[in-house]
Amino acid sequence: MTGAPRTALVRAPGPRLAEGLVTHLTRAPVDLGLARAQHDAYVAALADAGFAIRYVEPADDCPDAVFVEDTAIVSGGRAILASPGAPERRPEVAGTERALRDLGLEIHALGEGCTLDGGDVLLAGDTWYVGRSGRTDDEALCRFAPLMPGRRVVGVKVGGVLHLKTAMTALPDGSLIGSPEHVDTAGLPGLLVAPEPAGARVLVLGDEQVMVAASAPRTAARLRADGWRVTVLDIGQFEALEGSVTCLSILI
Ligand SMILES: CN(C)C(=N)NCCC[C@H](N)C(=O)O
Repeated sequence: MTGAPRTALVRAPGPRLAEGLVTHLTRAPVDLGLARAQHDAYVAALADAGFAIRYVEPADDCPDAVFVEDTAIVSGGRAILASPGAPERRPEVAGTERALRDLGLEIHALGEGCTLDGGDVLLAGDTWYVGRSGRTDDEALCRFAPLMPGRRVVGVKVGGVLHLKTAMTALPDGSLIGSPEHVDTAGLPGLLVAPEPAGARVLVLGDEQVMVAASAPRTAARLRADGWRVTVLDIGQFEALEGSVTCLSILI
C-alpha cells in the first residue's frame, strides 16, 4: 500500500465472548485466555502490515462485540453504520460510531426498518457485493446503494452460512474467492473456488498481501503459488463463534 498509513479499528474480546451467537455451527467451548492471545496476534499482524491500530471502546455486555466488522462499512471518507440483524448486537454500534467520528469520517445511517451486518458487505474492485442473508435484508440493500454512490451494488443470495464474507471475499486485485455452494454465483464475474471452507475468508492487508486463517492451509498454499504474500494466523477461538479474519477489524 502507498500513501498515508491506514487505520485498523479493532475491539478487544470482552469477558462474555464464549456466549457469542452461533447459528450454523454446533456450539463448542471458547477459551477466553486463548482468544485474547489470538486477538493480540491478529492485532500485531495488522500493525506489521502497516496499519495504525485503534481500539473501539469496549462493549462488555455484548459477547460478539469483538466482531467489529459487523458494525459499520467504511469507504472513501464515509461510514455507514450497520443495523445489526441480531437485536442483541445493536448496542455494539454506538462505540464504533464514536471511533469513526473521532477519525473525522462522514457518518450515515440506514434508518429504522431494515437490517444489515457489515459482514455482508464486500467491496471488490469497483463493485459492492451485498449479501442477502439471515442478517441483511433487501430493504437495507436498497438503502445502501445511494449512501455509497459511484460504484455498482450487486445483491448476492447467501445460504447455509452466516454472512456473505463467510462464503466469499476478494483478493487485492478485486477477483473473488469463495465457496460456490453458499453464494448465488449468477451475478458474479467469476469465483476462484477456495480449496476449503475457511479459504473463502481472506483479508486484504495490502496490494500484494492477504491474511488467511490457519484452518485454510490449502488455500494459503494456493494463494502463495499464485504470487500473493500470505500471512497465516490461528483464530480458532473466533471461528468457533462463526468469526473469520475479516470480522475482527474495520480497515480504513
Ligand atoms: C464475516 N463474518 C462471519 C462476520 N463479519 N461476523 C461474524 C460474527 C459472528 C457472531 N458470532 C455472530 O453470530 O454475529
